[in-house]
Amino acid sequence: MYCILGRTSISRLSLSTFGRRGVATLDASTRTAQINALGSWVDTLPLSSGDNTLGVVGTGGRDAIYKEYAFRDFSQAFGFMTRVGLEAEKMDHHPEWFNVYNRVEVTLSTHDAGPNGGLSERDIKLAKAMDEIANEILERNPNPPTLTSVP
Ligand SMILES: C[C@H](O)[C@H](O)[C@H]1CNC2=NC(N)=NC(=O)C2=N1
Repeated sequence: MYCILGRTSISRLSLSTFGRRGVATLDASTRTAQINALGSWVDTLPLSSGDNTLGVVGTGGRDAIYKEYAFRDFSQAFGFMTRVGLEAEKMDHHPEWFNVYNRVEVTLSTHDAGPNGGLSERDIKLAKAMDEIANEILERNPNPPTLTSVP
């Protein structure tokens, strides 16, 4: 890293934005812009740690983003999690999530960005992939028949 960046460049970088394994968090303005561009994710950072409005995950106050997906049923929700799981493994970046029946609650944060984690480009990339997969599932088959009604 020192070789690539050189002494002058590294001295201009804020080392506090890097975590244990060197993943940089987004600076404040990029962070806001990226979250706004996603559109449907909650920025958990402004929430106080006592905030309990985000359900069972309780992500308030973390440097993270949060979203709840609602699918038609468990089959769709689990299909979503399966597809995202494979993608996450390829990216080597994994969601924190919680599933009950048709709902999937997701928190994205980069654990390698520091002791408390932090929001990085990797989270934004995974959020986009998750939204694309969810849209595909919901658009392709918004209201399929239940098994009992199939002839
Ligand atoms: C060793 C492995 O590459 C790392 O632990 C990866 C795995 N998945 C990860 N997922 C998330 N959300 N954050 C990480 O920092 C992270 N790091």
